[in-house]
Amino acid sequence: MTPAARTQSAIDLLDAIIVAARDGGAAADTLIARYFAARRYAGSKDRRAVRALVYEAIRLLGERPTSGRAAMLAVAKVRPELLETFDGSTYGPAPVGETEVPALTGLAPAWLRDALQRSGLDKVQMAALLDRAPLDIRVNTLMGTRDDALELFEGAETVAGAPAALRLPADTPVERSPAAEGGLVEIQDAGSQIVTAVADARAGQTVIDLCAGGGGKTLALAAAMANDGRIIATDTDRTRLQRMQPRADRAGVTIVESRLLDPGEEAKPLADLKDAADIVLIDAPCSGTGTWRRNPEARWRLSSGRLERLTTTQAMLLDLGATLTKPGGAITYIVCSLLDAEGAEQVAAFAARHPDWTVEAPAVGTAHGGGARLTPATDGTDGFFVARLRRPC
Ligand SMILES: C[S@@+](CC[C@H](N)C(=O)[O-])C[C@H]1O[C@@H](n2cnc3c(N)ncnc32)[C@H](O)[C@@H]1O
Repeated sequence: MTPAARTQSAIDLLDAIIVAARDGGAAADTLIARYFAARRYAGSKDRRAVRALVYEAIRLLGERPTSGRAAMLAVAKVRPELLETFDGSTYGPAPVGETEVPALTGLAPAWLRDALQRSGLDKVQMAALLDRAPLDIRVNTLMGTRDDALELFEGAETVAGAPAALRLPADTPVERSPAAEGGLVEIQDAGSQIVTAVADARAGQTVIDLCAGGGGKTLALAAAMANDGRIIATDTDRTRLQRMQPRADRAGVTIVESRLLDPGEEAKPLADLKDAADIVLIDAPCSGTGTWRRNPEARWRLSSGRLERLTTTQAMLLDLGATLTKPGGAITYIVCSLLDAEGAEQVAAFAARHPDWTVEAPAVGTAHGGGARLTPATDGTDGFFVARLRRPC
């Protein structure tokens, strides 16, 4: 592909990503994979270059732009050499018109920036939300030790506060490694490991992982429990939940049973577990403001209406979790967001609805609003809010 054709490909992809972000469609990574699956002629260098252009535009633009072309013109404004690729050649973009306006650059839409600021994030912390994320893995202690894994990955480093985590050089091919295929390691952000450990799951306990998704935290819980006890992993997304079993098989985890929930009827398949759980982990669906490093296009998807729907679901899940927790047991509530509406305010509202429960401050990250917060700037991890809520005995 010529440089101009690469720019045009990035524009086409950005157009698709903009529509998907507006309409709740597929993620940027999925759209990029589909695009190149249909264009086998593009070599690996072309794919890498186009992908880099697309993500450069997404990172640069806080607001969803009106078009892929306006987005690429914004990139060209900070990298003028790119303007030369708007050359009108057969596969390239048309020359830039005199009245054409590039998309506005910025961190996030104004309402969202304001909400982050009101949630206590300063400029440095906000800017770090868009840093490059490191590549972290969790060593599955059911299969081996961190030292075993340290020897297998060149350049691996330990991560403070996350005893099963290793940080690897960015281009390490983890997923194709024998260690991953054999279940010794899984890709998982160190922050994710730290907040899961707040649950303090132990061997022999009954644990409900209410929003288990593909099982990232479920498997970490199972390892903490030495694969002894019972984990009920639930989610409303069948596809995500189905990804768990092969991962559990690889990891040597045998204590997980999964249950699919119906949105709006979540309590029904859990009726037998009323007052039964030592621990309920709620890794709630959220805006993902803490994971913009990996998923910068999330800024283009979030609206105040969507945030309101998320906070309603989070409160519902907390109340459901309360019915499943046994006396003396605890809920660990996690969101990968730094908005108080999804963290501190959820905890305060839960405490008001359940005045007999205790809000316990987790000993990780920085204390914030009854819970604790991890941020990319302060902790070098994805951004998280975590709180532990204990039912009286
Ligand atoms: C942050 S993700 C969970 C990630 C997962 N725990 C992990 O560590 O890989 C949130 C999950 O909540 C699920 N979810 C959304 N609405 C739900 C609901 N009403 N009840 C249960 N799960 C829900 C989503 O399908 C999604 O998998």
